[in-house]
Amino acid sequence: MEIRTDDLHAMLGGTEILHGIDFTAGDRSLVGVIGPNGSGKSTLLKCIYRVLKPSEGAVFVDGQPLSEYRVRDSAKKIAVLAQHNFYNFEFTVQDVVLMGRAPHKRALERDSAADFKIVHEAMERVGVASLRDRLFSTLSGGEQQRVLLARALAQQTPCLILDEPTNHLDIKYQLELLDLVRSLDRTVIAAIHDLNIAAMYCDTIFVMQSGHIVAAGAPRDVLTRSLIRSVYEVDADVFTDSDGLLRVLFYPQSLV
Ligand SMILES: Nc1ncnc2c1ncn2[C@@H]1O[C@H](COP(=O)(O)OP(=O)(O)OP(=O)(O)O)[C@@H](O)[C@H]1O
Repeated sequence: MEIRTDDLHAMLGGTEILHGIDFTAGDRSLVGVIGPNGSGKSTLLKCIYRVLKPSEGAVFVDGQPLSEYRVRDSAKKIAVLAQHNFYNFEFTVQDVVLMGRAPHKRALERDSAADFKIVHEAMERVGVASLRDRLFSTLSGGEQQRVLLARALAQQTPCLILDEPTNHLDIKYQLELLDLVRSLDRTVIAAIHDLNIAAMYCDTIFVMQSGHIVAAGAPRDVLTRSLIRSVYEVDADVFTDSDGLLRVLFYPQSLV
């Protein structure tokens, strides 16, 4: 599934935050959105997952304006692992993952054996099946993050949006999450802070700065020393290691 935005503008609190974003995530590609704090990554993703209405421009899903989809139908297309999920209620892990099945059901329709199978598989896939009966609110931040990924997987959508998905995860689970996401064969759009993770896993990277896209392309073409300097205001070396992986090495500001 292809996601595209055309001249997307968005306002928050009376201020324009996105100033005309042209963005494309090709079918089954893993697209990273990077940029400094406050550059507009989450705001762009929110327009795509429909929490925020653009003030101008539009989001297209396989060429059709997202605004023309019923909310329920777009929830069958796009699942989200958002940055801040505040759960004050007492649901078990399994209940939380079952919520991913909601767009596929009619109001008050009971969960079927097929739903439980999908939910179980999703929990197995992200390694939280053993937490099934635990209360979500009692889990660690990283465990909660994985449960929310399981919920998004259980939604069985062709597109997945991940807003800083590795937040709270230790390095093993960061790599596992990205490996898993890579293997899904779905369109994935992820806001990513870690430039090495973005370099290793993304097909395409869009770089945001002050509500604009300032660069886009393959990691090797985008993640240059000069771009990192101009966007993040830090010094870095970018090189290909002996395994052929693109690596970014940062220097403490005090040492340069
Ligand atoms: N409700 C709001 N009212 C006014 N400004 C807002 C509001 N929400 C967000 N902003 C501003 O919009 C800008 C973009 O925020 P956004 O969360 O999209 O950035 P981000 O790139 O995802 O940042 P981060 O890396 O810190 O998560 C920021 O300057 C933020 O302060």
